[in-house]
Amino acid sequence: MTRLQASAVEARLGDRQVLWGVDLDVAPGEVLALVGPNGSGKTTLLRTCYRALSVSGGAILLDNDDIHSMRRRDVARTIGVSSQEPVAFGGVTVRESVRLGRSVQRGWFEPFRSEDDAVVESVLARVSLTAHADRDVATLSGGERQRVSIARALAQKPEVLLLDEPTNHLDLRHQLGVLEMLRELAADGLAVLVTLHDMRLAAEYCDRMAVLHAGHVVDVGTPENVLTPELLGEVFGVRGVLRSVEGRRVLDLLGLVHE
Ligand SMILES: Nc1ncnc2c1ncn2[C@@H]1O[C@H](COP(=O)(O)OP(=O)(O)OP(=O)(O)O)[C@@H](O)[C@H]1O
Repeated sequence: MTRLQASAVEARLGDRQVLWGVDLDVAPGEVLALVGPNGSGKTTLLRTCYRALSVSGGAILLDNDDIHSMRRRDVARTIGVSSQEPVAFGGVTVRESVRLGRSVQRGWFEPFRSEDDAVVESVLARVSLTAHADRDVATLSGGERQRVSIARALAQKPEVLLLDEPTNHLDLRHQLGVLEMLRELAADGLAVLVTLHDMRLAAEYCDRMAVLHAGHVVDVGTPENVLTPELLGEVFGVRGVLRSVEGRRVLDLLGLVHE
C-alpha cells in the first residue's frame, strides 16, 4: 500500500502563485478530506498530486519517490483520479468509459482478459450503474456521470485515490453511498484524498481533514480538533458547532458570522 505526501508544494497558475508551502500526508487506510473556501487551491493541489500540473517548488511523493522522477505509467497505475473533467464526449458507453480505467492498469496494448471484465462489472455494480452500462455517457445526468468518473478510477484498482468533489450533482442517497464506499476502500488499505465543499459530510466521513485557505494549509487533524468555532468563523465566515450524535459527528451550521 502506498502513502501520498505533498512536501512544501508551491504551484502557479498563469502568473499567480496559488499554493504556498503545502505539506500533506495521506496514509494508507485513511480518508483525508481537503476543505477550504472557493478559490483556496483545492483542485490545484489535487492536480499537482496526479501530475496534471507541475509544482513550482517542493515535491509530491509516493512512498518517498518524487512523482516527477517516476515513470508516468507507474504514477497512473498507482493513483486513481475522479476529477471535475468530463468523463467522455459522446459516442462512448458507460461500460467503455469504465473500461478505460482497466486499460491504465493493464497497459493500452494488452488484450483484455475475463478478470478485467469482472472488475469492470463489479465497479459498475458498486456505484449502481449496471442498469446504465450500455448507455452513451453523453445522455447521462450529472450525478450519473459523476459516478462513471468514480467507477473508472476504481476500475484501475489504485492504491491512492484522489477525488475532486465526488458528491457534486449526487442526490442524498448517492452522496452517502459514495462516502460510505470511500470508507470501505480506506479500510481495504487505500489512501484516499477527497475535496469536499460540504463540511457536514467531510466532518462525518473523514478520518482527518486539511483546511486550505488562500493556498496555505492552515490546519490538519481530526474534525474534532480542526472544526473549532474559531476556524469556522475565520476561514469560512460561518458559525458552527461540531457535536456527537449516536457516535457520529454532526456539524451544525448556525448562520453567517456578522462583523
Ligand atoms: N488559469 C488560471 N490563471 C490564474 N489563476 C487561476 C487559474 N485557474 C484558477 N486560478 C485561480 O487559482 C485559485 C485556486 O483555484 P482552485 O480551482 O484550485 O480552487 P478551489 O479551492 O478548488 O476552488 P473551488 O472551491 O471554487 O472549486 C483561484 O483563486 C482561481 O481563481
